Amino acid sequence: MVVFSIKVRGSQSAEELVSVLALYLKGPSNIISLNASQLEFLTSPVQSKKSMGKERADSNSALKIRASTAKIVELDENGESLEIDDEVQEKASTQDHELKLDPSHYWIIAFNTTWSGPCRYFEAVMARCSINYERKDVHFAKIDMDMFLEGDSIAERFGISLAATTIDLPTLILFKNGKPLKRLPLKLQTKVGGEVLGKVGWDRSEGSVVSAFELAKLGTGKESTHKEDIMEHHEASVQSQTQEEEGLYSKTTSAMGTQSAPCVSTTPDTPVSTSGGETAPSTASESASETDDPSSQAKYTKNVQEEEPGSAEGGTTAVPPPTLNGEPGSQLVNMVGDKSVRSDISLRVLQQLYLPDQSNAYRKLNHEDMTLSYFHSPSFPAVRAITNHERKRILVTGGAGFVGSHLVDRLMLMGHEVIVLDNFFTGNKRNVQHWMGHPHFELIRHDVVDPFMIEVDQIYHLACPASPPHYQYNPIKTVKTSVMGTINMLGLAKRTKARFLLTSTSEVYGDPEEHPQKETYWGHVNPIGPRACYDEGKRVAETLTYSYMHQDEVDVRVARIFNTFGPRMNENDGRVVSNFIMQALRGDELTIYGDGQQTRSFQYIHDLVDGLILLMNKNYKDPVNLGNPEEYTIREFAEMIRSEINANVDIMSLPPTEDDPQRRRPDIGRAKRHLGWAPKFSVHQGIRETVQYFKNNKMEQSWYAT
Ligand SMILES: O=C(O)[C@H]1O[C@H](OP(=O)(O)OP(=O)(O)OC[C@H]2O[C@@H](n3ccc(=O)[nH]c3=O)[C@H](O)[C@@H]2O)[C@H](O)[C@@H](O)[C@@H]1O
Repeated sequence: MVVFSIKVRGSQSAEELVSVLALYLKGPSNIISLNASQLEFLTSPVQSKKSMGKERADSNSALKIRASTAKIVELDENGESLEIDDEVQEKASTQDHELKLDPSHYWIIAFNTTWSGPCRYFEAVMARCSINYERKDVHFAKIDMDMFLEGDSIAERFGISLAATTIDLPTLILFKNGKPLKRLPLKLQTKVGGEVLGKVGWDRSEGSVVSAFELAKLGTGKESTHKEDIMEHHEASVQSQTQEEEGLYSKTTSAMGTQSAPCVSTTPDTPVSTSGGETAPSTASESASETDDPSSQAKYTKNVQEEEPGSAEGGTTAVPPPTLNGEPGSQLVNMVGDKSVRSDISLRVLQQLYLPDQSNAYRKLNHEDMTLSYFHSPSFPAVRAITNHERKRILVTGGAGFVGSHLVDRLMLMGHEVIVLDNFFTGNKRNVQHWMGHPHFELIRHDVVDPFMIEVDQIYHLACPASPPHYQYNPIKTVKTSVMGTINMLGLAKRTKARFLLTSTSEVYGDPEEHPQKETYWGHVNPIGPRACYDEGKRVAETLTYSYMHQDEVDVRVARIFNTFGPRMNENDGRVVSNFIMQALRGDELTIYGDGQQTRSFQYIHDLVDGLILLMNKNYKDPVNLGNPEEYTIREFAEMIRSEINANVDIMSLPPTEDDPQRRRPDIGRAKRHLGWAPKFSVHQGIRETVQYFKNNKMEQSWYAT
């Protein structure tokens, strides 16, 4: 039996790939396409034989899948799909079910996900099954569309035969010791309704790569009848390497068994995306954050696109026109769609969506013709090269939000692998757009209220709306996010032995009677007021965190974050900094709630990120305040913003908000003592950068707000 676990993006490519593999295997196969969300539902008899008793042990060949959207495809000996009873398919997609791991079948499990968690989990399950039940006939093939590093596999740890392959459609990139060795064109060819529906091939000379063909042999001991195909393709791929150097390769894909017309296009080659890049100028630098390791205080160079990307027409000059049937000189198709339904659009514009161009990650709204253009860079900001041993796999919940995205930037630049979970309620993909596609980065839409499984070393748990209008918008959801989200993440930390950092808030002190606020202060919170969903939610989150520490020995950290501001705040966030800046930029009156005598202390985002990373990496477990003690009344703050922007606007008073804390200023003695941390940015410097950010984004953001 050969088990393929395939990690891909998009169910279509999963199905295409497994179909092609099935053809090679030329035997009865079962194909299951799973979505990432099904991870936690994927269970199997992983207990030891002893603990399970005979009855359960007999079910060793069953894989239980509670799959809400699992799709099952069965193929006959010729690789033709068998009709699956509607009822069975319906049942598979709506109910838990058990799949018999019939050893005479190949099992191809396609994980439709950008996240390696399900694959790893599945491999572990399978490995345990095969060890517990002495199933020597289980072999693993792992195909990871993003990146797969040799040896980085649970299956391998269990000593199971493993074929390590990395495929990055439409090219195959071979990795050795984490470094891309070379890229080869991967051809998927389809004949409509024909006998040979697919071809897949890759260079096997690297040793680490075992073809599906060889796997078929491993699984069945039989010679494949497709050796010639493979050899032929091998030669073809060597030939096309030369073409690749010239910057071209061709790709044809089609779903197996469907009568779809072949689609042929020519795309430019792109360099393997690793650190740095030849095309993007290196113009800015960012200093590393402090960690326990003084050597980490290096400077990172960040590639920033200087050139303003042009309009849709001007920004993609690197994209060559398509050729029909791959033959240069054929008539070019340059428009698609139909004017009558206004679906007509230039192919060139569409190509920007799926073909990488030469400009850096960037987005531009053209107000003249109201088009929105996204640009993508072939190069990423350079990240520090660290060893596999040093590199941590870090989960950041809420990583697409204001604070989260800055934390992600820093962790990425530090050279770590970062996985972002976000439900995008207040977070935004644009905040992390510049990392999308980077081999160290994964972005997953997931609500922490639902359980989530992954293997990580550290968890920064930020997910929760933080602005009062946002968290009061749906208070029940806010409480659920704080409570259930934190339970889920603590459960994950417990299982994986990851270190867990909770981002709590100064709001746990409520409307404080002690000033400035020390961590030892218990707070003054109205448990039934409009802010309670957030304040009490975070207080329970802290309680949970320390309960898991005491009861289950989870390694925890708690940061109590005071008012923070900076670029990537949403202009409609509702918090005072973004409100005042946007009001002043628009020439509107600044709105003060109440008499403006209430105080706040504002810290700049980079200081907070420094503090969070320090806290995570130091050995201090009690709550720590992170904030800038520079305290302003809200009226003083309004005046400061007005003069920074040089805006000739009035300040107006609005009714006070209920339970608004009257004084807030952190005592940061603990952070100084235990983390060696103190804010470095003056509020003025931070405000200047933030104003610049809002100015740059003003036109576009205002349009979005409508
Ligand atoms: O900025 C933050 O990081 C914090 O923001 C909020 O706490 P809050 O201090 O109420 O934040 P704002 O909504 O920015 O309000 C600050 C003060 O400005 C006042 N304000 C706000 C907005 C406005 O337009 N005018 C105005 O006078 C508020 O009434 C309040 O007194 C969140 O509750 C915290 O979790 C979060 O850490």
